[in-house]
Amino acid sequence: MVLGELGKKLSTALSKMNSSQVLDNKVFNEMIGEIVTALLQADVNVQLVKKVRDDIKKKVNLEKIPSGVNRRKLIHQVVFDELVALVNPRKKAPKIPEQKSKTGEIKYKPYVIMFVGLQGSGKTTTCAKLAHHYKNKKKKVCLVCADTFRAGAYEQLKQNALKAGVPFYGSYTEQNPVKAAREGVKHFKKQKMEVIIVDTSGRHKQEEGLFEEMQEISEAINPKNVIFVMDGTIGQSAFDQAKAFQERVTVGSVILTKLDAKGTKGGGAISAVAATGSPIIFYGTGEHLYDLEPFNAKSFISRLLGHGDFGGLFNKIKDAGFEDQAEFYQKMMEKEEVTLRDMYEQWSMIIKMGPIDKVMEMLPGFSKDLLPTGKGEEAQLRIKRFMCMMNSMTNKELDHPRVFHHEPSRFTRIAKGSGHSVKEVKEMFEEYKRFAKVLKSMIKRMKKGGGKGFNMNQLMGGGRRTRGMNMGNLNMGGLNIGQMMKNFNMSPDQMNQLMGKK
Ligand SMILES: Nc1nc2c(ncn2[C@@H]2O[C@H](COP(=O)(O)OP(=O)(O)OP(=O)(O)O)[C@@H](O)[C@H]2O)c(=O)[nH]1
Repeated sequence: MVLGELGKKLSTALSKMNSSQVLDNKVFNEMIGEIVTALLQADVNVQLVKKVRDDIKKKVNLEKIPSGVNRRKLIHQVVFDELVALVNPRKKAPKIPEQKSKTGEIKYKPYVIMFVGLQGSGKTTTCAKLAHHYKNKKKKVCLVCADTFRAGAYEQLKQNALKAGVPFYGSYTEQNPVKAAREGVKHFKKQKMEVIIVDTSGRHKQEEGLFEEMQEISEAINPKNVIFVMDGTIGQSAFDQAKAFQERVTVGSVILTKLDAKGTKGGGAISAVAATGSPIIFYGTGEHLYDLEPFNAKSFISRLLGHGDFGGLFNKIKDAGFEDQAEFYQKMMEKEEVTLRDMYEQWSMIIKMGPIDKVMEMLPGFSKDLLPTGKGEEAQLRIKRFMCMMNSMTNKELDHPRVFHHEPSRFTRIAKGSGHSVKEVKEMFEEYKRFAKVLKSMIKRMKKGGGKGFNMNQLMGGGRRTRGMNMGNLNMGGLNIGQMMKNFNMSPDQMNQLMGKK
């Protein structure tokens, strides 16, 4: 779990407030105090933390909240919004243009990206991760090595390109980085490559020398986007580097690496970069090709607080080519009960989508204990073990889990049949109950509010429009659908597709 320590402290502060008998100023201020401490411990700049604290206090005056308003939910939403504002650079990153024009004709528009970063920031690794990301999005992407300084750079990038399965261009002999970059870009433009990623040398320890060299290469290849790779473990001192970068580069964005590192001060780095207004587009969460997550402030905070991230999950489902699985979610919304078979289906889809820990952080309600921190493989094994037990179940058990309450001897049969202990089978059943509880409450809210499968387009139509959304009668137990979409960072289209509505 990225920034797991910070996330745990923040969600604990909120759940303590939620479960307090009385919600008075004492409880409220205690909650704020815990949030302030957690942010400072994550190395968030003290001025930024003060602003979060003051903004929350400004927006929540317990005496003035009208009766009938759910005060806990209101406070939860205010804290969520302030944490999002803390990490949101409020500036859009450059987008890769579609190769097709509006009339549908193919117009070749090469998109050159130049990577810059101080020594050891993770630039070369991240170049390959980004190439892997765009390859999965069916883009024609390639890598150019313009790091003529470090001997091993050519070999390292070439190996990474092989792993990512993308074309590579570099030269063992060329000493001039500007020439190497220019040759590489020219070579791939001839091959009509859509995304050309150029890795430059990270020899500099200070950003001044780095930006000098960057200027020369930039004039030679005219990149559409200059990506500054920063090591997330440097915490709030990322502010100065990001500020210097922003002053030198007009069209730039940032990737923060190593947010998975133990004791990382990632919270400090993210908020520091956001404070400069430089758009963070991705963040690194490990050394593997797939350890790169698109950065979106709401999704990031939503996951940090354990709310899941349907928007990100939906994109993963789409990228993994599982659009038809959206029917799965449609079915879940319309069922009376969540069964073991539902959980089995969900798990088999997730396992196909890639490392468990990356995907399950996006699902609301999945317990973190199922995800031993940073041990995706272990969690993957654990889930496969649970699925193996379910393979020993009868249809009746899979579709009517209540049978286990009346006939507990079934646990023994399944244990024997699957080669596990009764204790392990019961542990799996406990996990199923947790999973069912969270999804059931969500399904209940959906049904109470919008009735059977409402159509998002209707929601967007007529009636009182607030921020382009009809917030009218779609109330699901105090959380209206527009708010839910906001929290899960889903677009109306995504919600529609998820609900199987055209
Ligand atoms: N845990 C973790 N390690 C990372 C991440 N990104 C990069 N690394 C590791 O950080 C180290 C440095 O990465 P490189 O890509 O070689 O860094 P660089 O900036 O290209 O280094 P130079 O080419 O010497 O400038 C390598 O061991 C990477 O595997 C990340 O997100 N998480």
